Amino acid sequence: MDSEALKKYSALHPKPAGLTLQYGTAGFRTKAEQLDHVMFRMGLLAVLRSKAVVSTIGIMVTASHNPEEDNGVKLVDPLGEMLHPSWEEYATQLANAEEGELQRIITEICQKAAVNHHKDASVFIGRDTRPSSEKLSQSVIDGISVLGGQYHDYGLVTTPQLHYMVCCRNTHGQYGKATLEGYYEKLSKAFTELIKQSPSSGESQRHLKIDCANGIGALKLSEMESYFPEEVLIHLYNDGTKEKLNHLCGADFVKVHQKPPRGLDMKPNERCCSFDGDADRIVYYYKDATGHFHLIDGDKIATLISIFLKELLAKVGQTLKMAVVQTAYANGSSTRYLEETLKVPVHCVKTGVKHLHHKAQEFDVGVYFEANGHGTVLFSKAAETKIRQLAKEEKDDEKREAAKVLENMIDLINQTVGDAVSDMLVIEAILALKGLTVQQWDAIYTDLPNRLLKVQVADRRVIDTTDAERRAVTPPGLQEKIDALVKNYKLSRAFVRPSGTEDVVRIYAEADTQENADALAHEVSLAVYHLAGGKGAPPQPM
Ligand SMILES: CC(=O)N[C@H]1[C@@H](OP(=O)(O)O)O[C@H](CO)[C@@H](O)[C@@H]1O
Ligand SMILES: [Mg+2]
Repeated sequence: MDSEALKKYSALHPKPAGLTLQYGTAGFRTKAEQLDHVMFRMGLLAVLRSKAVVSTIGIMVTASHNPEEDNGVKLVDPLGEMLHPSWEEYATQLANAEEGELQRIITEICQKAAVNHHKDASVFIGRDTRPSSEKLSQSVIDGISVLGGQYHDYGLVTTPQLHYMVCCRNTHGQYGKATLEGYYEKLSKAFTELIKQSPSSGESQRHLKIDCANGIGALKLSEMESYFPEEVLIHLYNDGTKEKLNHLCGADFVKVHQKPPRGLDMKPNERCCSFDGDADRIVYYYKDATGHFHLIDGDKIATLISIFLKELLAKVGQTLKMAVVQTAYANGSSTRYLEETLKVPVHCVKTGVKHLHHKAQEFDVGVYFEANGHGTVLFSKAAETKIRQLAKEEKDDEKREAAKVLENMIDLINQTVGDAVSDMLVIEAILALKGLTVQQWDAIYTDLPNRLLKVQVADRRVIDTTDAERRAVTPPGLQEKIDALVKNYKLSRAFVRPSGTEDVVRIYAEADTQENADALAHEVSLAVYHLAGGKGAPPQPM
């Protein structure tokens, strides 16, 4: 390592004095102007990681659904997964090192992680459409270059597209071609094959309105449109030409506020969906004839996909083990439907995609979704091999056809990470094949009314949780208080946890009516405020 060069270049990306940041649930995320040094240093870290695992590593510059002024960065591991937890710690150390300590910290990481300096390093870079992203990705490149790494800059891509590229590269093309064209071709071919067999529905069923959150999704969907079969009639809104990224629109806004985004005119019973700012989340919704808004969130997406896959797996007659992975935020009705009606095992894990992904890998077919619309399906290698073999060789027509559908689902699904474009095509294909309208999908089960709130406290780390974050262990008395409050309502449930992406404590409550869910959420937020060091004025009822 050329220490002089490191010193010189690092000085061009100085760390603001006193600033400490944490590699959280989704990498580093904060105001864009505080991130230049972090980007440079994550360029350094990506080189080390690449040398340590002798594979291409990805770096995505994005702050997803956060405001346009923010930005962030996350690293992508060789098969397109999130950065390994042991390296999150190194990322945090490197980001927070003072200028004079940088060299030492790098040496320490190299020792601890057995980085082989003789190996080549290769990094793929992508960025979202934020005004700050281009300059920040240039800082990433500076970091990569100073340690002698090779890089390929994909420029503007969705987060899942970058994950896909990294996986393609490290599987030497087995997963697909590591180009945007390769991505578009793979997905649209699988989709076209799938919907060939769908009963022809009227034209009105083919329209889909998409709120692109004024982000990257709009750009990439426009690029992809020429690959789609003509049955697909998508209409893009909030394409970023007029309004600000994520402002009053996008999947997070729609999910949190349970209302339609601005900038999308919705007629009764029209099928609509929203992407988030980096297009790794999607939620659907529609307005009924009385004007009432219906949200179809990640839980209902997981349910639709599970119903479809379960039927196919039964048809191919293999004993492949399927399970659904959720977090505590999953609506109680969804868990109950999956377990009791569909009879699919459900597992609850901690918030954050990496936890869901990890758990889903334990099954032949692992469906995972966060309620907010981030999710995908993982097929084990064994399951995939079996399905592809049946699709080719099976003599029984019905079994072979079912296997072919599964095979195309495998190709359509981005198995590296939740992907709004891929998920949307999966959903559209399932609705078309099953001849389901958005209302029929919504009616599979009825969501329990729920409310998500946040409370500011002096130090959110005073709250420690257990049981996949469903119970608070500290501060003393808090869980007992929550238990007592929950008892006052029917079909109720509530939990609190410190956010991994914002300086807040999140409160979730559900109950038999919206009024009760709101009241319970409010009472729990007061308990947090009083027992966990609330900041500012006490939370007000809604
Ligand atoms: C309740 C909620 O939606 N939490 C989100 C949010 O995490 P928090 O740790 O709750 O801030 O951001 C994560 C990253 O995008 C996402 O994985 C997660 O689902
Ligand atoms: Mg996102």
